[in-house]
Amino acid sequence: MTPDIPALHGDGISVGYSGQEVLTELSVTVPGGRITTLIGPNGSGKSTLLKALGRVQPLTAGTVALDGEDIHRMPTRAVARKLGLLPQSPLAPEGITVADLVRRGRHPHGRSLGRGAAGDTDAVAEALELTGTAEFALRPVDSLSGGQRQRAWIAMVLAQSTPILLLDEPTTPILLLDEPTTFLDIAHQIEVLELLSSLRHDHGKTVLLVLHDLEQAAAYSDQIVALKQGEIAAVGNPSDVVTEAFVAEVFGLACRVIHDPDTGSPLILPRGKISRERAPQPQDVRTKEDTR
Ligand SMILES: Nc1ncnc2c1ncn2[C@@H]1O[C@H](COP(=O)(O)OP(=O)(O)OP(=O)(O)O)[C@@H](O)[C@H]1O
Repeated sequence: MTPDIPALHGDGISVGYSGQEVLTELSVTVPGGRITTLIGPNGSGKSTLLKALGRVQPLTAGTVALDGEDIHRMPTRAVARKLGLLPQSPLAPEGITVADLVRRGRHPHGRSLGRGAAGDTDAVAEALELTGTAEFALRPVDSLSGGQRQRAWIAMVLAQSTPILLLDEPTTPILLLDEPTTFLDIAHQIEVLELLSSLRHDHGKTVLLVLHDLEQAAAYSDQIVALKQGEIAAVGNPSDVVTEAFVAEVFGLACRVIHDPDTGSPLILPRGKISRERAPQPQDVRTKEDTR
């Protein structure tokens, strides 16, 4: 684990679709061995940034460095060995079992003629173990509940970014996850976030994810990167970023921010949408005295 070295660094990156720019000259650092979460309103460019950093979306300007190396100059398989990206709605081939799905994650490590690479069996077993999916290994992915399925997908990207220990590859495995808690109930959302937290704390993984829930983002992240209309609105540790003024400015929502008595993490009490025509007023945010 190399927490002081940026695992991923985007420098002056611009991205567009059909000539329409969505991200403009944006710079961002994802530190190694930490959890970084992208937040921001719908359409602010979170998925686009995640894909750009994962080399799935081409840049129109700028560079992305992976462990200091320009990602666009690296062979595709070398990138895939260090970095696993889970898109918003991944599709599994019909009938595929969890074990086979996870094994597919090892493709970038394979040798020629479809033969597996050294350490594949271990990497698959480890990914199943770490995600608690070993008990479903032989079941078809499409027979699992949403939470179980999400863990199976995380196992796949984990297996993908698990280095071949025999080759002693210097690597910081990075997981990029686009809204991994979508469609899950609250208990399964927390289960996925706890899993990511354990991968970071106990196994030194670097995680970059997109979340919509600001409280969960604050509770589980080391660093928050907030986007607004394709630009970075704020970067920093959760307590510094998630404030009443920030939520009003970036989401147009009046709120009170209090802090979890156990953890100190910010909790948001919404007070209503702020009309675009006017700036936030003091009466948008009611104090404790007002509500008595
Ligand atoms: N494939 C595409 N082709 C054209 N425009 C796109 C494409 N993907 C995204 N966009 C546009 O780029 C902008 C940013 O989209 P993006 O999906 O990155 O935002 P987001 O912050 O992840 O949104 P959400 O929270 O709704 O998932 C939006 O205006 C969107 O319409």
